Amino acid sequence: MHAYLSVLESRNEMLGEYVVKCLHTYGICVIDNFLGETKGLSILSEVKALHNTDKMTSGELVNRSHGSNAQRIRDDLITWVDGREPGCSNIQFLISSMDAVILKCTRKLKKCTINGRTKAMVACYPGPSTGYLRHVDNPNKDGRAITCIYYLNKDWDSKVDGGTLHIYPENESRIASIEPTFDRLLFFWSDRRNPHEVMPTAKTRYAITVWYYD
Ligand SMILES: O=C(O)CNC(=O)c1n[nH]c2ccccc2c1=O
Ligand SMILES: [Fe+2]
Repeated sequence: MHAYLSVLESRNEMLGEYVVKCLHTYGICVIDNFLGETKGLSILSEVKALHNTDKMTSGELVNRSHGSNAQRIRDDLITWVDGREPGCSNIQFLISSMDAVILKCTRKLKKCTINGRTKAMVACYPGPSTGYLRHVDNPNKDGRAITCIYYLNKDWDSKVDGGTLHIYPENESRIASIEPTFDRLLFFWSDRRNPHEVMPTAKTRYAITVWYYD
């Protein structure tokens, strides 16, 4: 067991270094194959159970119609879990794994000392879905510093299925297009540096988000 823990420790150390470098350079960081197929599938089955037992409610039905360019109505479904709920032990493992990586980053991130986080927000964009309009997660300094999203979508092809996350880093001409593929972990600054939007989806799209406070 000791050998396993020290391997895990050094992996988190390495991942933490990578996250710090990416956030400082791009404000965005993607880690693929974060937990592996087996653990990823067990998390997915817990999320599907939450969805199929109607534990998820609509994010908010907003139709900000501005005259002619009526805005898309948001149709995401969400539920908040801290991981101790029955049937969420694998989601709890995910949250602890996210925490373990963030813990390795926090002393190395400039001007950002992580001191807490939200519960995990399990989100489902039902297929088809209109996605989520361009927005900033934390436009007005509510304390959220880093957005951390774990994607659960097997065999996802955005050319067919849509659902790409587009991030428009401020002062950048380039757009980051991130496919919500299975076992992918994404970090990005939650503030105005990273306006982003979820493109319309053709099939059901699952993600779990945690916001870290500084
Ligand atoms: O799923 C993604 O790739 C990105 N997702 C988002 O940016 C996002 N941001 N803020 C939210 C607030 C409430 C409910 C859902 C969300 C949400 O999916
Ligand atoms: Fe967002």
